Amino acid sequence: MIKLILADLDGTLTEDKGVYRISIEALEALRRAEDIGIKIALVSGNSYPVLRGLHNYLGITGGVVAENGCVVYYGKKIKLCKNMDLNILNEFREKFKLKDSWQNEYRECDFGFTPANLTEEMIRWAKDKNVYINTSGYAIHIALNLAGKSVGVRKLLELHGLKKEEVAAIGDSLTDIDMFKEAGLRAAVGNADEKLKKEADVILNLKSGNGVKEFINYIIDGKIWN
Ligand SMILES: O=C(O)COP(=O)(O)O
Ligand SMILES: [Mg+2]
Repeated sequence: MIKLILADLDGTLTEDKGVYRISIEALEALRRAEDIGIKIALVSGNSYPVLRGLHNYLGITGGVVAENGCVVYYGKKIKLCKNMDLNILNEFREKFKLKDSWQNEYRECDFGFTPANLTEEMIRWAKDKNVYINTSGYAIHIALNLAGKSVGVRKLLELHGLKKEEVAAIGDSLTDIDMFKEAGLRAAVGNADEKLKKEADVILNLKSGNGVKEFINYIIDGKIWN
């Protein structure tokens, strides 16, 4: 039985990929799950203050995995990665002529940059420096290894005392492949990256927030209806 749903934020709980408006349909579905005792956790590349605020205001109770796995909150806040090295950060920004995410001011370990297109040269640079690098489709993220959504999710499940089989996950992008490793039931929204769809147990018919509603209905009712 599913007791916890791990939900990505950008491109998943939003109305579409590339937008920031939270989907009303997704919000209603999150409430439906919470009302019958299935907890929702936010698992995202966004910063801790943004996710912690949303967690409270959305009315969900499963906790938060922020900064692509580096920061976890469930009753208490735990930092799991090393603090970012400023030299690495400056080198990356300048070498690839990138713009800081407005949330970098509030980040400790994982930092975001735009534009969000990851290049082969960036991947080589990161490998050379043992740096985690990935793209959410909204931003490129770097952190000092070991990072990635699975790092934070493992800690969150430990805090909940839950087994993988009791956990479902839903996402839209490459950063969610790592989250999928820790969940028993994995769903990709209809407009997810093809590489994520390949790792999913369920590929939803609907995009982003509507796909979240479709998945939660599937978990609760055991069938797909839109
Ligand atoms: O912070 C971002 O770039 C987006 O992150 P998310 O898709 O993991 O929510
Ligand atoms: Mg996303």
